Amino acid sequence: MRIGILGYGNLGRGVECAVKQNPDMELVAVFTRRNPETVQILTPGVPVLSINEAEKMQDQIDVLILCGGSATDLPVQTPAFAKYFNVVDSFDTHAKIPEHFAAVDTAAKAAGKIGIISVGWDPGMFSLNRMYANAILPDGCDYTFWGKGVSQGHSDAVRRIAGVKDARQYTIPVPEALEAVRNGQNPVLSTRQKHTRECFVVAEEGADLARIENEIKTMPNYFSDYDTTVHFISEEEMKQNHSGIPHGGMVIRSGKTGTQGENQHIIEYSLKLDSNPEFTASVIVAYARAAFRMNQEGQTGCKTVFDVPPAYLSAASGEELRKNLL
Ligand SMILES: NC(=O)C1=CN([C@@H]2O[C@H](COP(=O)(O)OP(=O)(O)OC[C@H]3O[C@@H](n4cnc5c(N)ncnc54)[C@H](OP(=O)(O)O)[C@@H]3O)[C@@H](O)[C@H]2O)C=CC1
Ligand SMILES: N[C@@H](C[C@H]1CC(C(=O)O)=NO1)C(=O)O
Repeated sequence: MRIGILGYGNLGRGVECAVKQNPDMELVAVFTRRNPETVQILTPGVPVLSINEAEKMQDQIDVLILCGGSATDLPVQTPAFAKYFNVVDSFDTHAKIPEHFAAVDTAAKAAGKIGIISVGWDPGMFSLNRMYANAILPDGCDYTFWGKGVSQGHSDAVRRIAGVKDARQYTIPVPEALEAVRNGQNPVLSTRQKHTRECFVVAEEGADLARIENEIKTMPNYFSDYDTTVHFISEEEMKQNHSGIPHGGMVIRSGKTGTQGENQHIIEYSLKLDSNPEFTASVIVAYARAAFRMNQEGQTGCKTVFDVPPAYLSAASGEELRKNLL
């Protein structure tokens, strides 16, 4: 399979690494909005090209993986490139997934292509596990906790604010909430009662710090529903204290069965990630394999992780899967 990467940041670099781990794939090109000569990638011999060159390569790429930011890049880029390629993205502005799905579906169907959106871990693997748990235990309640770790989506959203030079956002689960859930108390928790958010920001020289802090704290879909703290730091402090992008979290569902609901069951799916972007990229690359296969079968339009048969993610044949993993 011939892979293209569009947008080269943390996630783009992660996809480049993930492709190397999949012998059935090769990286054909990386596309960027910046001057290609200023973008250094890891794979010698793979061209870095302007985003404007991508359309010309539609016959040389089987799946284009979109690694832009969800806040402002993917809403434009995914529908735009679904006109020419099978695409996969990691779009994670949950409230806007329905409109993103509709835009990608229109473009992909018209072009006879497939677009799998919102791939990663949340949305993505956590979405799948929430869905499995709800289907299996309809009488119950579920919880999602993230962190403590660096949310790439929230960090990207802060970096898009005028006057911000760099940013990292840590998501922190509220200990009391996590404990109550773990104790099986089935608490009713608001968004604000489950997590707090902490931002470390490098501002441009002379930027209005009060305005930046206010824009962060009031940002809909990202921060407005959370208690958020903002720290302004130097570039040196950012490099020294916040260079990693670890993360993780869990999906927990407690459900009841039996004649009177007398038996309780707990389903838990958890992740502990040294590198949020590299893990996310590994999920995306597996779904790129599925996108290619589904399109080869004649499927088109927009899909989510709910629509992809699990076996399509694997490089192993059906026989190998039945023999080794069933
Ligand atoms: N579903 C999920 O579970 C997850 C989803 N995500 C999503 O992935 C998105 C991308 O995250 P991430 O890769 O960390 O974001 P980055 O900020 O690293 O990259 C986003 C884009 O910014 C541009 N860029 C990168 N570095 C620079 C630079 N030094 N100067 C100028 N522009 C730059 C690149 O585009 P270009 O090359 O065109 O300039 C890149 O595609 C997030 O917004 C999030 O929504 C992330 C993790 C999990
Ligand atoms: N999409 C998230 C992945 C997880 C992490 C997260 C959060 O910390 O709010 N929400 O979902 C990311 O961009 O890292």
